[in-house]
Amino acid sequence: MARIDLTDVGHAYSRGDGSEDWALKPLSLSFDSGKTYALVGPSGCGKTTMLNIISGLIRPSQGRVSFDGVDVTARPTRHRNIAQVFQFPVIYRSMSVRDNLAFPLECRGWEQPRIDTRVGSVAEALGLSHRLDRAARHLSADEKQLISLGRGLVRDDVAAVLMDEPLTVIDPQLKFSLRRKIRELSEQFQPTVIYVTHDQYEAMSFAQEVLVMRHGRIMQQGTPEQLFESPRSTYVGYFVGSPAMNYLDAAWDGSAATVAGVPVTPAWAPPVRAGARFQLGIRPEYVRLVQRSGPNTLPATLHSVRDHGPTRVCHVDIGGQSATVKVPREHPIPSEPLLYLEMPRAKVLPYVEGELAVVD
Ligand SMILES: Nc1ncnc2c1ncn2[C@@H]1O[C@H](COP(=O)(O)OP(=O)(O)OP(=O)(O)O)[C@@H](O)[C@H]1O
Repeated sequence: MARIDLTDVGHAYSRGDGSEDWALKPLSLSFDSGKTYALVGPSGCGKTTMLNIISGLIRPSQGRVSFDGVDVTARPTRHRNIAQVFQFPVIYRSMSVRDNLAFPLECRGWEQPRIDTRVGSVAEALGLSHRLDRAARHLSADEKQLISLGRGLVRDDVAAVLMDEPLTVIDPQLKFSLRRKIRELSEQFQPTVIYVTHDQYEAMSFAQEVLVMRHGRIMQQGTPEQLFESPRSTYVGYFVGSPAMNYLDAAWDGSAATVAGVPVTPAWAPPVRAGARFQLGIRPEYVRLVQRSGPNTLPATLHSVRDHGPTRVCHVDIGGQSATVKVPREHPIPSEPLLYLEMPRAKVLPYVEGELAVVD
């Protein structure tokens, strides 16, 4: 498995009228060997363009791509030694499951006993051991996609496994187990995986590192925990988490913050420029519904409660601003519409003009 470095890589597709649009703004970043990454963001943010630059399907307008320090920018896909898994299964329909998995290894001249061992362990991890002798065309869509994944992971000599929305065609009920299988396989075989998805839940539950993209830029790269605990922008706070992070317009007088005239102390004192938009962000999971006023509590009105099984989501109004509170099922919800929201100071993050305020 390889370390992949993008150095000052950017890409602009030419439009018919001769103008150009940067689908990927120039950036430099590295993917460490043996780690799992997810590229996540809304449609059109440049995820597939970045993946295709890494695979060699697109030659970037500028910059350098290297695998383990070797410049591969000019190499076509077939000379990059990567495995790819696409939205739709790519399998040999007339071959058995075993032959589908073995084929990439035979092409590389592996000895038969080594092929048998490797195919056996990948099939076992995929839960396909009992299907090895079936013709692939008789399998369900999910099982076919499992084979595509298996073919991606069966070779231990690939530089990276690149996956572009591999669960799109999968039945929603099976997505969960398939996602778990991909994660188990990644832990077992430790390939460098770059996984494209528009689904933040998929990204957060699968990858060790998540890159959140917008308009051809990386807005933040970090572990799922880092993205959840300290989103660097309101964009990331809204995009990651369900429901999204709460952002409340606030005032800052140089030493203290207020929301709708009520004091709230954030985790740290932010530098706020005069006239800049100042907001306090807190995850719905960290807000507590309480009966009476106290330090860092805001009076609120309860509007509605949505049941999400193990949790309930309360929609509240704070002086004309909406917010959500996630309440574990076993916690009571006050019957009175007027209540207080307690915001633990360490979880109240200050944002200036949409960016997490950092202290120099
Ligand atoms: N072949 C192309 N020619 C011109 N523009 C393109 C081409 N492919 C992509 N684009 C544009 O580049 C931008 C980024 O597209 P890209 O497919 O990389 O985004 P994405 O995040 O993968 O989106 P999606 O999830 O919808 O595939 C979009 O504005 C898209 O319209």
